[in-house]
Amino acid sequence: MGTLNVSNLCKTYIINKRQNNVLRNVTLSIEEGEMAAIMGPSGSGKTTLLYTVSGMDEATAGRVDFFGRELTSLNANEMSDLRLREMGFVFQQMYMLKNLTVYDNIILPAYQSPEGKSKAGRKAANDRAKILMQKLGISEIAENDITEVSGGQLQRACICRSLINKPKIIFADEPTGALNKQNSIEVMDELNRINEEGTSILLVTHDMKVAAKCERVLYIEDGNIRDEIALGKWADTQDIRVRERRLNDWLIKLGW
Ligand SMILES: Nc1ncnc2c1ncn2[C@@H]1O[C@H](COP(=O)(O)OP(=O)(O)OP(=O)(O)O)[C@@H](O)[C@H]1O
Repeated sequence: MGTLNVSNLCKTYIINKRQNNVLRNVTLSIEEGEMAAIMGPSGSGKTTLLYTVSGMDEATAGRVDFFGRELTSLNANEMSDLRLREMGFVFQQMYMLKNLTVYDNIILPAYQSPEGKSKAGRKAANDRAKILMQKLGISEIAENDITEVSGGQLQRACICRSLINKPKIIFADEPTGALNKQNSIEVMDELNRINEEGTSILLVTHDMKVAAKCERVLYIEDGNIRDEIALGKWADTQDIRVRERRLNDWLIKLGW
Protein backbone atom coordinates (compact mmCIF):
# COMPACT_ATOMS: atom_id res chain seq x y z
CA MET A 1 0.00 0.00 0.00
CA GLY A 2 1.24 3.50 -0.86
CA THR A 3 1.60 6.50 1.42
CA LEU A 4 -1.06 8.16 -0.66
CA ASN A 5 -3.68 6.34 -2.72
CA VAL A 6 -5.94 8.41 -4.87
CA SER A 7 -8.79 6.86 -6.82
CA ASN A 8 -11.23 8.40 -9.27
CA LEU A 9 -10.68 11.86 -7.88
CA CYS A 10 -12.88 14.56 -9.40
CA LYS A 11 -12.94 18.28 -8.77
CA THR A 12 -15.50 20.52 -10.38
CA TYR A 13 -15.70 24.27 -9.97
CA ILE A 14 -18.94 26.01 -10.77
CA ILE A 15 -18.65 29.66 -11.66
CA ASN A 16 -21.67 31.61 -12.94
CA LYS A 17 -23.52 28.31 -13.37
CA ARG A 18 -20.72 27.10 -15.67
CA GLN A 19 -19.21 23.79 -14.72
CA ASN A 20 -15.43 23.38 -14.95
CA ASN A 21 -14.40 19.74 -14.51
CA VAL A 22 -10.81 20.38 -13.47
CA LEU A 23 -9.96 16.87 -12.23
CA ARG A 24 -11.57 13.95 -14.02
CA ASN A 25 -11.19 10.57 -12.37
CA VAL A 26 -7.56 10.91 -11.34
CA THR A 27 -6.08 7.71 -9.96
CA LEU A 28 -2.52 7.55 -8.61
CA SER A 29 -0.39 6.22 -5.76
CA ILE A 30 2.66 7.65 -4.07
CA GLU A 31 4.77 5.02 -2.37
CA GLU A 32 6.45 5.41 0.99
CA GLY A 33 9.73 7.28 0.46
CA GLU A 34 8.94 8.14 -3.14
CA MET A 35 9.66 11.49 -4.79
CA ALA A 36 7.30 12.22 -7.65
CA ALA A 37 6.69 15.24 -9.84
CA ILE A 38 3.54 16.35 -11.61
CA MET A 39 4.00 18.16 -14.90
CA GLY A 40 1.49 19.28 -17.50
CA PRO A 41 0.23 22.29 -19.42
CA SER A 42 -0.90 25.45 -17.67
CA GLY A 43 -4.44 25.05 -16.37
CA SER A 44 -4.36 21.25 -16.58
CA GLY A 45 -5.16 20.89 -12.86
CA LYS A 46 -1.74 20.37 -11.22
CA THR A 47 -2.22 22.74 -8.30
CA THR A 48 -5.82 21.66 -7.86
CA LEU A 49 -4.62 18.05 -7.65
CA LEU A 50 -2.05 18.94 -4.98
CA TYR A 51 -4.64 20.84 -2.92
CA THR A 52 -7.22 18.08 -3.22
CA VAL A 53 -5.00 15.11 -2.39
CA SER A 54 -3.58 16.95 0.62
CA GLY A 55 -7.01 17.74 2.03
CA MET A 56 -6.49 21.52 1.63
CA ASP A 57 -9.44 21.51 -0.71
CA GLU A 58 -12.45 19.21 -0.89
CA ALA A 59 -12.85 16.81 -3.78
CA THR A 60 -16.16 16.66 -5.67
CA ALA A 61 -15.96 12.87 -5.93
CA GLY A 62 -13.47 10.05 -5.50
CA ARG A 63 -11.32 8.87 -2.67
CA VAL A 64 -7.98 9.77 -1.08
CA ASP A 65 -6.35 7.41 1.41
CA PHE A 66 -3.36 8.56 3.40
CA PHE A 67 -1.65 5.69 5.22
CA GLY A 68 -4.90 3.77 5.11
CA ARG A 69 -7.08 6.60 6.41
CA GLU A 70 -9.72 7.92 4.05
CA LEU A 71 -9.45 11.71 4.11
CA THR A 72 -13.11 12.34 3.35
CA SER A 73 -14.10 10.37 6.46
CA LEU A 74 -12.21 12.80 8.71
CA ASN A 75 -13.91 15.80 10.27
CA ALA A 76 -12.36 19.27 10.01
CA ASN A 77 -10.43 18.95 13.29
CA GLU A 78 -9.09 15.52 12.46
CA MET A 79 -8.08 16.74 9.01
CA SER A 80 -6.24 19.79 10.29
CA ASP A 81 -4.53 17.67 12.95
CA LEU A 82 -3.39 15.18 10.29
CA ARG A 83 -2.15 17.99 8.04
CA LEU A 84 -0.24 19.56 10.91
CA ARG A 85 1.42 16.37 12.11
CA GLU A 86 1.88 14.24 9.04
CA MET A 87 2.03 16.53 6.01
CA GLY A 88 4.41 19.32 5.11
CA PHE A 89 3.60 22.08 2.63
CA VAL A 90 5.91 24.14 0.45
CA PHE A 91 3.61 26.36 -1.53
CA GLN A 92 4.23 29.39 -3.72
CA GLN A 93 2.26 31.81 -1.68
CA MET A 94 4.23 30.64 1.25
CA TYR A 95 1.73 31.39 3.99
CA MET A 96 4.52 32.80 6.10
CA LEU A 97 3.36 35.32 8.70
CA LYS A 98 4.83 38.73 7.96
CA ASN A 99 4.88 39.96 11.54
CA LEU A 100 7.00 37.03 12.74
CA THR A 101 10.70 36.32 12.32
CA VAL A 102 11.97 33.49 10.13
CA TYR A 103 12.64 31.41 13.23
CA ASP A 104 9.19 31.99 14.71
CA ASN A 105 7.54 31.08 11.41
CA ILE A 106 9.50 27.83 11.30
CA ILE A 107 8.68 26.87 14.87
CA LEU A 108 4.99 27.83 14.73
CA PRO A 109 3.56 24.51 13.44
CA ALA A 110 5.41 22.70 16.23
CA TYR A 111 3.86 24.94 18.88
CA GLN A 112 0.43 24.34 17.33
CA SER A 113 0.80 20.55 17.53
CA PRO A 114 -0.24 18.59 20.66
CA GLU A 115 3.44 17.89 21.47
CA GLY A 116 4.09 21.63 21.46
CA LYS A 117 1.82 22.06 24.47
CA SER A 118 4.45 20.56 26.79
CA LYS A 119 7.74 22.15 27.80
CA ALA A 120 9.67 19.07 26.63
CA GLY A 121 7.86 19.11 23.30
CA ARG A 122 8.69 22.78 22.76
CA LYS A 123 12.33 22.22 23.65
CA ALA A 124 12.56 19.33 21.18
CA ALA A 125 10.97 21.53 18.50
CA ASN A 126 13.41 24.38 19.15
CA ASP A 127 16.35 21.98 18.94
CA ARG A 128 14.97 20.58 15.72
CA ALA A 129 14.39 24.03 14.22
CA LYS A 130 18.02 24.95 14.89
CA ILE A 131 19.31 21.74 13.30
CA LEU A 132 17.06 22.17 10.25
CA MET A 133 18.11 25.78 9.76
CA GLN A 134 21.73 24.77 10.03
CA LYS A 135 21.28 21.99 7.48
CA LEU A 136 19.58 24.36 5.07
CA GLY A 137 22.16 27.09 5.64
CA ILE A 138 19.84 29.79 7.01
CA SER A 139 20.86 29.96 10.69
CA GLU A 140 22.14 33.50 10.25
CA ILE A 141 18.74 34.85 9.21
CA ALA A 142 16.83 33.33 12.13
CA GLU A 143 15.92 36.71 13.61
CA ASN A 144 15.22 38.48 10.32
CA ASP A 145 11.69 39.37 9.42
CA ILE A 146 10.22 37.42 6.53
CA THR A 147 10.46 40.58 4.40
CA GLU A 148 14.22 40.88 5.03
CA VAL A 149 15.42 37.74 3.25
CA SER A 150 16.05 36.63 -0.33
CA GLY A 151 13.67 34.40 -2.31
CA GLY A 152 16.02 31.43 -1.95
CA GLN A 153 16.35 31.93 1.80
CA LEU A 154 12.60 32.25 2.16
CA GLN A 155 12.06 29.06 0.20
CA ARG A 156 14.55 27.23 2.42
CA ALA A 157 12.80 28.65 5.50
CA CYS A 158 9.57 27.31 4.07
CA ILE A 159 11.14 23.86 3.68
CA CYS A 160 12.37 23.99 7.30
CA ARG A 161 8.86 24.86 8.43
CA SER A 162 7.35 22.06 6.37
CA LEU A 163 9.71 19.62 8.11
CA ILE A 164 9.37 20.84 11.69
CA ASN A 165 6.74 18.24 12.66
CA LYS A 166 8.56 15.38 10.84
CA PRO A 167 5.90 14.84 8.17
CA LYS A 168 5.48 11.61 6.26
CA ILE A 169 4.98 13.50 3.02
CA ILE A 170 5.78 16.93 1.65
CA PHE A 171 3.55 18.60 -0.94
CA ALA A 172 5.39 21.26 -2.90
CA ASP A 173 3.88 23.56 -5.53
CA GLU A 174 6.58 24.94 -7.82
CA PRO A 175 9.16 24.83 -5.01
CA THR A 176 11.77 26.50 -7.22
CA GLY A 177 9.38 28.67 -9.22
CA ALA A 178 10.58 32.00 -7.85
CA LEU A 179 14.25 31.12 -7.66
CA ASN A 180 17.33 31.77 -9.78
CA LYS A 181 19.27 28.84 -11.20
CA GLN A 182 21.70 28.44 -8.30
CA ASN A 183 19.03 28.71 -5.59
CA SER A 184 16.89 26.31 -7.53
CA ILE A 185 19.69 23.71 -7.58
CA GLU A 186 20.26 24.19 -3.86
CA VAL A 187 16.58 23.80 -2.98
CA MET A 188 16.37 20.65 -5.10
CA ASP A 189 19.49 19.28 -3.39
CA GLU A 190 17.73 19.78 -0.08
CA LEU A 191 14.52 18.12 -1.26
CA ASN A 192 16.52 15.18 -2.61
CA ARG A 193 18.37 14.89 0.70
CA ILE A 194 15.14 15.03 2.71
CA ASN A 195 13.68 12.37 0.45
CA GLU A 196 16.73 10.14 0.95
CA GLU A 197 16.05 10.39 4.67
CA GLY A 198 12.66 8.78 4.02
CA THR A 199 10.12 11.56 3.53
CA SER A 200 7.84 11.11 0.51
CA ILE A 201 7.59 14.15 -1.75
CA LEU A 202 4.95 15.09 -4.30
CA LEU A 203 5.77 18.27 -6.18
CA VAL A 204 4.37 20.26 -9.07
CA THR A 205 6.78 21.83 -11.51
CA HIS A 206 7.12 23.34 -14.97
CA ASP A 207 10.88 22.95 -14.78
CA MET A 208 12.36 19.92 -16.51
CA LYS A 209 15.56 20.20 -14.47
CA VAL A 210 13.52 19.87 -11.29
CA ALA A 211 11.42 16.98 -12.57
CA ALA A 212 14.57 15.18 -13.80
CA LYS A 213 15.69 14.84 -10.18
CA CYS A 214 12.49 13.05 -9.19
CA GLU A 215 12.00 9.32 -9.18
CA ARG A 216 8.80 9.40 -11.20
CA VAL A 217 7.09 12.04 -13.28
CA LEU A 218 3.34 12.10 -13.92
CA TYR A 219 1.90 14.06 -16.80
CA ILE A 220 -1.52 15.57 -16.30
CA GLU A 221 -3.61 16.89 -19.16
CA ASP A 222 -7.21 18.08 -19.08
CA GLY A 223 -7.55 16.91 -15.51
CA ASN A 224 -6.35 13.39 -16.11
CA ILE A 225 -3.05 11.56 -15.69
CA ARG A 226 -2.13 10.84 -19.28
CA ASP A 227 1.20 9.09 -18.76
CA GLU A 228 4.10 8.64 -16.37
CA ILE A 229 7.81 7.91 -16.56
CA ALA A 230 10.04 6.22 -13.98
CA LEU A 231 13.51 7.77 -13.78
CA GLY A 232 14.76 5.89 -10.73
CA LYS A 233 16.03 7.35 -7.46
CA TRP A 234 18.23 10.42 -7.85
CA ALA A 235 20.68 8.94 -5.35
CA ASP A 236 21.15 5.87 -7.58
CA THR A 237 21.60 7.57 -10.96
CA GLN A 238 22.78 11.13 -10.72
CA ASP A 239 23.62 11.47 -14.40
CA ILE A 240 21.46 14.54 -14.92
CA ARG A 241 22.05 14.66 -18.68
CA VAL A 242 20.75 11.12 -19.19
CA ARG A 243 17.73 11.79 -17.00
CA GLU A 244 16.96 15.09 -18.71
CA ARG A 245 17.27 13.51 -22.16
CA ARG A 246 14.84 10.72 -21.24
CA LEU A 247 12.42 13.19 -19.74
CA ASN A 248 12.71 15.56 -22.68
CA ASP A 249 12.04 12.79 -25.24
CA TRP A 250 9.03 11.66 -23.25
CA LEU A 251 7.65 15.19 -22.90
CA ILE A 252 8.10 15.85 -26.61
CA LYS A 253 6.13 12.69 -27.37
CA LEU A 254 3.35 14.00 -25.15
CA GLY A 255 3.34 17.28 -27.03
CA TRP A 256 4.52 19.37 -24.06
N1 LIG B 1 -10.60 28.26 -6.62
C1 LIG B 1 -10.93 28.10 -7.91
N2 LIG B 1 -12.15 28.43 -8.33
C2 LIG B 1 -12.52 28.24 -9.62
N3 LIG B 1 -11.73 27.73 -10.57
C3 LIG B 1 -10.49 27.38 -10.20
C4 LIG B 1 -10.02 27.54 -8.85
N4 LIG B 1 -8.74 27.09 -8.78
C5 LIG B 1 -8.43 26.69 -10.03
N5 LIG B 1 -9.46 26.86 -10.88
C6 LIG B 1 -9.47 26.49 -12.30
O1 LIG B 1 -9.04 25.15 -12.41
C7 LIG B 1 -8.24 24.96 -13.57
C8 LIG B 1 -6.93 24.33 -13.19
O2 LIG B 1 -6.18 25.23 -12.37
P1 LIG B 1 -4.83 24.78 -11.68
O3 LIG B 1 -4.31 25.97 -10.95
O4 LIG B 1 -5.02 23.53 -10.94
O5 LIG B 1 -3.91 24.49 -12.97
P2 LIG B 1 -2.36 24.28 -13.08
O6 LIG B 1 -2.15 23.10 -13.95
O7 LIG B 1 -1.75 24.24 -11.72
O8 LIG B 1 -1.94 25.60 -13.85
P3 LIG B 1 -0.58 26.42 -13.88
O9 LIG B 1 0.45 25.52 -14.48
O10 LIG B 1 -0.90 27.58 -14.78
O11 LIG B 1 -0.26 26.84 -12.48
C9 LIG B 1 -8.12 26.32 -14.23
O12 LIG B 1 -9.08 26.39 -15.26
C10 LIG B 1 -8.49 27.29 -13.12
O13 LIG B 1 -9.04 28.46 -13.63
